[in-house]
Amino acid sequence: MSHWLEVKNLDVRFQLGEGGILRQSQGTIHALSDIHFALEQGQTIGLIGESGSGKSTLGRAILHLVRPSAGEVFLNGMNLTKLSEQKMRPYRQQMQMVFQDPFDSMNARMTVGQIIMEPLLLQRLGNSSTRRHKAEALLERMGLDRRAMNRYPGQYSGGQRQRIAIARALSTEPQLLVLDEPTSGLDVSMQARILNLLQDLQKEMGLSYVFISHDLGAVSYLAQTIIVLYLGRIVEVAPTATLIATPAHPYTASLMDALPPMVRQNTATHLPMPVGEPPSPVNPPSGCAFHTRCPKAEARCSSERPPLQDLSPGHQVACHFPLQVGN
Ligand SMILES: Nc1ncnc2c1ncn2[C@@H]1O[C@H](COP(=O)(O)OP(=O)(O)OP(=O)(O)O)[C@@H](O)[C@H]1O
Repeated sequence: MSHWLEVKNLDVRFQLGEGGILRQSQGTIHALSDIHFALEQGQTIGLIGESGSGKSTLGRAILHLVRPSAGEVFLNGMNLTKLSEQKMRPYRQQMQMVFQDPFDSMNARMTVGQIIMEPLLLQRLGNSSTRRHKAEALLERMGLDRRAMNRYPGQYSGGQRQRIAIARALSTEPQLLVLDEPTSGLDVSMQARILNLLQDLQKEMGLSYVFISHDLGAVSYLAQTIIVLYLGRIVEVAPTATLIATPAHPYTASLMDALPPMVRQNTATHLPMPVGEPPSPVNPPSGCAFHTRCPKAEARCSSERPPLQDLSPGHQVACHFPLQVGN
């Protein structure tokens, strides 16, 4: 049986020194290696990991905004990685992205109405009257006044701008939203309101979410399954409750340190946050890439990369010495 969204053995490499901001550097960034997972309709998968672990690159690769160097992305059984830009167009309509701090991704000189209607114009969907009606209805659903249509994003707060960004993403009636840190930078009460709004929209519209965050608390609120990434590789994947209660990878257990105490009290295992910055993805450490920061590392970890292996149904870990409950 095919899954609704399926990512198979995905690798993304960036070559340095071929132009762009990193022109001075040489080498290959191993942004993602051997990523695989499936997502069903109406479900949420969470991607967590420190800065540079490859979360945004994975979101962008799913949406065909980054070309993988290997592997495939299937939507409803269709291999998107094989499609030309023209054949990809109807699938673009079905998949949209919401970014952190939407102000950066919004043209401050466009009105809110123009911003929400822009994807419809780009996809040549509807006429000016239907586009306007749709934008007004979406604004109302987001709890914003229709008068916002003629105002500018700079006139709104961070939380309101995030609602505008969600309305924009929903304008093409997508089935999948890649939410890239949608609540970062917002205060705690606004974060909770945006998470509740996303949850309601998911139920109403049967949306599927890929929820990207470094905040395990926010991810665990929406996601049924969580993938933990470290230097571009999956180190652990599990149903949310299992991951929180029994993290098996020492890196996952260290992320528990950042959870709010109420959530963390259900956690059997947690370790202190790893010291220092993650190593460079240009020359990732040999063996298990986490061994240089792992409090549990042994000699084998620096020479042999641990495969992702099953612990229980839906729970996999890439560690030679996975933590046991109570460790
Ligand atoms: N266009 C690009 N060109 C070169 N390197 C890139 C490019 N995009 C991402 N990278 C590199 O790929 C790696 C993964 O980056 P990515 O942004 O996916 O991580 P992330 O987990 O989303 O981090 P953050 O939480 O900071 O957004 C990083 O080392 C980053 O510098």
